[in-house]
Amino acid sequence: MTKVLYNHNIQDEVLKAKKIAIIGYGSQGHAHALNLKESGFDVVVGLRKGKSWDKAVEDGVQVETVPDAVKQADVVMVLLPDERQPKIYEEQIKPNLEAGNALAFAHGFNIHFSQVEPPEDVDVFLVAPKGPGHLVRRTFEDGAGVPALYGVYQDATGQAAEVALAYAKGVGAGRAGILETSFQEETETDLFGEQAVLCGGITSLIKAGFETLTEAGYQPEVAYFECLHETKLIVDLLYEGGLAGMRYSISDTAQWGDFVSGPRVVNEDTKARMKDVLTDIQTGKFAKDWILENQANRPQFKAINTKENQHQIEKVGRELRELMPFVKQQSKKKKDVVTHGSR
Ligand SMILES: NC(=O)C1=CN([C@@H]2O[C@H](COP(=O)(O)OP(=O)(O)OC[C@H]3O[C@@H](n4cnc5c(N)ncnc54)[C@H](OP(=O)(O)O)[C@@H]3O)[C@@H](O)[C@H]2O)C=CC1
Ligand SMILES: CC[C@](O)(C(C)=O)C(=O)O
Ligand SMILES: [Mg+2]
Ligand SMILES: [Mg+2]
Repeated sequence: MTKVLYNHNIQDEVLKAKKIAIIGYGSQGHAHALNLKESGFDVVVGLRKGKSWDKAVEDGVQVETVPDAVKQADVVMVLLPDERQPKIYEEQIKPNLEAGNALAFAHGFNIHFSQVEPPEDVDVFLVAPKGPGHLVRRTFEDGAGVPALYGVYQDATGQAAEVALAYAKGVGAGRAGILETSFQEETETDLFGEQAVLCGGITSLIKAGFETLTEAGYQPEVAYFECLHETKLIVDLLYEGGLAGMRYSISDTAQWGDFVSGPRVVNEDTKARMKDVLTDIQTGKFAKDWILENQANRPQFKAINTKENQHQIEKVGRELRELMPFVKQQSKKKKDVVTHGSR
């Protein structure tokens, strides 16, 4: 079995002596900055003036412009949107990096697809939490953690892996498990997971189920509870106990339906399409299309996003969630920004 590291396996003194700049204060940025700070590390956040700047100030972290934060830091973690990283790196980060600094990422996209080309005299590593930033923060506050991958692309100082592991421990990943990876493996598996299973796969499955029921004349509210709301409750059981743990809690009727009908919906054809998705990621086609989409100011992204937000499942869901205040309670309590559509 691959070696999984936990807090007791990791020495973090090497990072305690350094200053960490977190560039960006969105989903991952706020979680890394606050978790590291509360783990006893010296953190500065690099931003432009705006919404995130105001939130970081309100949260009590030191905030500077991106160039000033990079100048002060030994470790620079880039937590900007992937598509904006190359320009901001070239104009505001690279000119302020010094030999022996470390440049870090939470996703390997820009290094793996050569959109960011760092100087040879800095360390380059990734620490990629396997979970959404708001949950990286929430689980940390609850005394738990989200697992993370770490990987070294460039080791100029001979300390890159040690610093990366200390960083992963600081964000709370050592409570859940830390695994070594490469930039290639992290980038390709992360893109595949979010497209085929976690985000693209699950939203398409939910919508298809909802549409099948409503088109057959069933009430949209019933279809929403059946296909979307209950997904969380079933996924919680999967998270806690795997497939068998979930199947322990459901009826034998449901389990029999799971066995005989699940493979009618997700089958060898679906797997063949998943392999197509993986091929597009491995060949760089997905990355090229996404980069071009951004250069054209995101026409398809915006059009699809508008259409998705108008889907009947979203309309009925908004109405039903208003009547279940407890659903939003946790995120409100933790001051997460949860909006409709994109952040
Ligand atoms: N979202 C997630 O949970 C995960 C993300 N990742 C990776 O983490 C990285 C960050 O993603 P994510 O947290 O989703 O990003 P978000 O979109 O949530 O946050 C982006 C942050 O960057 C800031 N920003 C944007 N443009 C600029 C600019 N020109 N100058 C300064 N600051 C700017 C934004 O501030 P402002 O308010 O000013 O716009 C915001 O604080 C990506 O590499 C992503 O792949 C990895 C694992 C999971
Ligand atoms: C699943 C989506 C993700 O990869 C993540 C939260 O891990 C992302 O890029 O946001
Ligand atoms: Mg991910
Ligand atoms: Mg991702």
